[in-house]
Parts: sequence; C-alpha cells; structure tokens
Amino acid sequence: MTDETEQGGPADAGGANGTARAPSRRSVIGWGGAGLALGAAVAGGTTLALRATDSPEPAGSAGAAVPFHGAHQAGIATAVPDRLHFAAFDVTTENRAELIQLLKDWTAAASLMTEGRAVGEGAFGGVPEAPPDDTGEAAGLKPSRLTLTIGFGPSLFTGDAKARQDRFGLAKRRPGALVDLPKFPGDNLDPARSGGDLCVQACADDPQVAVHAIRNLARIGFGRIAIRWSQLGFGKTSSTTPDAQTPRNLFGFKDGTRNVAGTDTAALDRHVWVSADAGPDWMAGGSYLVARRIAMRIESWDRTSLQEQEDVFGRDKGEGAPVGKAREHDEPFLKSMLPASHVRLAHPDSNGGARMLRRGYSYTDGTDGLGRLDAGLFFLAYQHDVREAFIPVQRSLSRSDALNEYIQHVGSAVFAVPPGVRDKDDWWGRGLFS
Ligand SMILES: C=CC1=C(C)c2cc3[nH]c(cc4nc(cc5[nH]c(cc1n2)c(C)c5CCC(=O)O)C(CCC(=O)O)=C4C)c(C)c3C=C
Ligand SMILES: [Fe+2]
Repeated sequence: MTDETEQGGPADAGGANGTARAPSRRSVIGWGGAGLALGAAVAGGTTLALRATDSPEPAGSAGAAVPFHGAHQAGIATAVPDRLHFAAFDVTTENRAELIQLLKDWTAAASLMTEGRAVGEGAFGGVPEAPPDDTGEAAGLKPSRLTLTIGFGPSLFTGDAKARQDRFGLAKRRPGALVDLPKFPGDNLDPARSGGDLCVQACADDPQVAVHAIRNLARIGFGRIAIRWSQLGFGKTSSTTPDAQTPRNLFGFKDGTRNVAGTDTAALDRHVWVSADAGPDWMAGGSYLVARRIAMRIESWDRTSLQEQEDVFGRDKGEGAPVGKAREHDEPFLKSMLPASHVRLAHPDSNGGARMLRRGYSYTDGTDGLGRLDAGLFFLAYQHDVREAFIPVQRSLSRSDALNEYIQHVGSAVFAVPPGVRDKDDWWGRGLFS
C-alpha cells in the first residue's frame, strides 16, 4: 500500500500507486513531435531517458505523477488531489470485441496521461490530414497527480435500458455485491444524472489535466461509448491522509475527520478492498463505488444559527471536535450528541461497524433560476460491499438525519471498480472479460 502524505508520496517512483517524478507534457510532446519516436519511447521503455532530460519537480510537489500500475487502481487509497472530473458513460456498441478494444485503448491512453504524456502520437506534428491523437490542452502541464479510475455499472451486465438483454455475455459475471441501490426516503434522483455502464473518475491538482483526461477518453471511445453525465468537483471534502489538514465542505465544517486513511492497510483490507474469497475472482483487490450528487441548500444553512449547525453534525464548527470534546480527533461520545445528529447516525458504532472510504468533492454549477446557488457535495465512497456499508448507513441517514432539512440527493450511481492494472500487458477489465 502507498505511504503518502497529502503533498505526495515516496521519493522513489517504483512502488504501486505511489507518487513518482514525471516530465512535463510539453517536453514529451516536443520529443514526440516526431510521432514514432514517442510511440517507441512509450512502448520500448525509454521512460528514464525522457525523465532524465526533463527537470522533474520534487516528488512531493503537486506536479508529480502517481503510478498507474499496481495491485489496486490509483484514485482510491492514494492522496486526494483538489480537482475532479467524473464521467459516466453508456456503451453504445453491442459488440463485445469492440468493448474490449475500447478498454485496451483507454488503458494505454490512461497510462500515458497519468505520466504526463500526450495520448498516442501527441497533439502536434502529426499527419496534417488527420486530427491529432491528443487534443492538446494539457501540453506543457505537469502530471498533476492525475489518477484515472474505472468502474463498471450494473447496466453493463444486464443490457441496454430498452431491451434488457445480456449484450456482452456478462450477466453471469455480475458480482452479487453490485446491487442496484434502493430508493431512499427523500431521494429526488434525476435519471439524467444517474447510472451509467462505465465510469471514469479523474482526480488531479490541475482541473485542466482532469478535464483533458476525460475529454480524450471520450474522444477515443467515439462510436463505442457516449457520455451519459459528468460532474466537475473542487475542494475535496474528504482526504485519505489524516496527517494533513482536514478539508471543509460548503457548509463550512471539517469533513473527513474520521475517514479511512490511505495508509491504514488493515482498515483498507477490511472495509475497502474486495477480498479474494468474497468473489467473483475478477473483483479481488477491487472495490465498490457509490456516487451521489447531493444538493446543499446553502441559503437556508447560512440563515441557521451556529448552535443548530453544530447540533446537526454533532461537532463544533471551528475545531471540528465532537460534542463535549476539545480536539478534532478526540473519540466521539455518541450519546452526548442529539439522536438525529449526522455523525451519531453515520458512526460505525451505529451501523454494525460499517466504514467506507469517502473521497467526495464540492461542486457548484452557478445559480438556479431563483438566484440560489446550485451547489452541493458530489459524494464518492469506496467500500468492499455496498450492502454492508453505504446502503445501511444511508437507510438510517435518510430516515432520521437532521442534515436532511438542508440537503437533497439528486443523482446516484454504483460501480464495481476492478483491481489495478498490473503492468503494460494488462488492461482495465481484463479479468472480467477473460
Ligand atoms: C451514506 C453515507 C453518507 C452520506 C450520504 C453523507 C453526506 C454528507 N456528509 C456531510 C458532512 C459530514 N459528514 C461527516 C461524517 C460522516 N459522514 C458519513 C457518511 C455520509 N455522509 C460518515 C460515515 C461519517 C463519519 C462518521 C464517524 O465515523 O464519526 C462529518 C464529520 C466529520 C467527519 O468525520 O468526516 C461531516 C461534516 C455532508 C455535508 C453530507 C451531504 C451533503
Ligand atoms: Fe457525512
């Protein structure tokens, strides 16, 4: 497992999902302007030569690269960069071989982009008659700790919405844990912001790097997939690095205080990674992701007294300490909190020990027609089984949480997130299709 700090990871670049040094995209594209030279460099392992000629930033900087290959996909337990572009896709081809080829093409592109390299033969200097392989807007930008994480939605295993046939022969391979989420009280889900056959989570320090990654994957998939919905996020609301300062959500509270840490291998094994005996084989080392777009009623909240705000969460607003305690990381005493307080209801002791790794982001999409901020939390949580974590916790929150007066769930999706891509011969989803 990674041993990262919020600023980056170990100084060596070799470990699985650690943070590595990498060149700027401009320098690679400069080399790769000769097209074939870049292809050869990437395929033939002249990575070191490319790195040596560049002047990489120190490994701890925001410009560093996070290794793409490893036992687990990067973007789960790795440090959370500040920007997100999340996309859910519908698979439009009905052809299994085309879907497999897409996943191979995506893997190759993702591996390059996370290293700070351009897709294929780059954005410039190629054949004038053809569109360039890369769209170019990330040229000259650092890798920015870009992580790309793929997931497979329930609908991939059951066919398209109209016919419900088994398009890709995957029905028997659907994990028991990949259940459709139930409707919870208060849900006001927009189908146009929900579901998806595939998802890709792009996290990076630079929003342009994250957007470039999703844009290029969508472009590569043209004719085989179509974007169903996507979500931009900023200001991570939970970190996986407890030694760093806890970020604040749009209600002004520290969020992620008691999150699963990316360095806590025991908690990750127990609560986040799918174990080998849980089945199916192809999910061992993977995880299940729940994504919820949760609108936050900012104006109502801003007119609420400080006391009420603190009662809602069961923590104080400044320090983030639980009720009756002085420091943020003091152990909460649940009975001293109001029964409807968010932390009391969400705490593992109220949910049979259930935990999940949260790595959500704030979002704002301007204002609605009534002058209210269209803003909220894009909640992302990884767990080994949604039936044991998100579903029971959300069932309890949706019934009783005092926070419900100020929030509404408006989008929802669940995905099986396979284990990591082991090496350059491996590809996203190989286990599922083998
Ligand atoms: C179903 C899971 C959860 C949803 C949905 C959810 C929404 C949500 N949460 C906040 C703000 C905070 N949540 C905090 C703690 C917390 N929340 C969940 C789960 C869900 N939250 C858990 C499991 C926990 C940890 C409980 C514990 O172990 O004590 C906190 C407190 C700080 C912290 O520990 O992270 C805040 C603040 C918002 C605003 C929100 C929806 C918009
Ligand atoms: Fe919460």
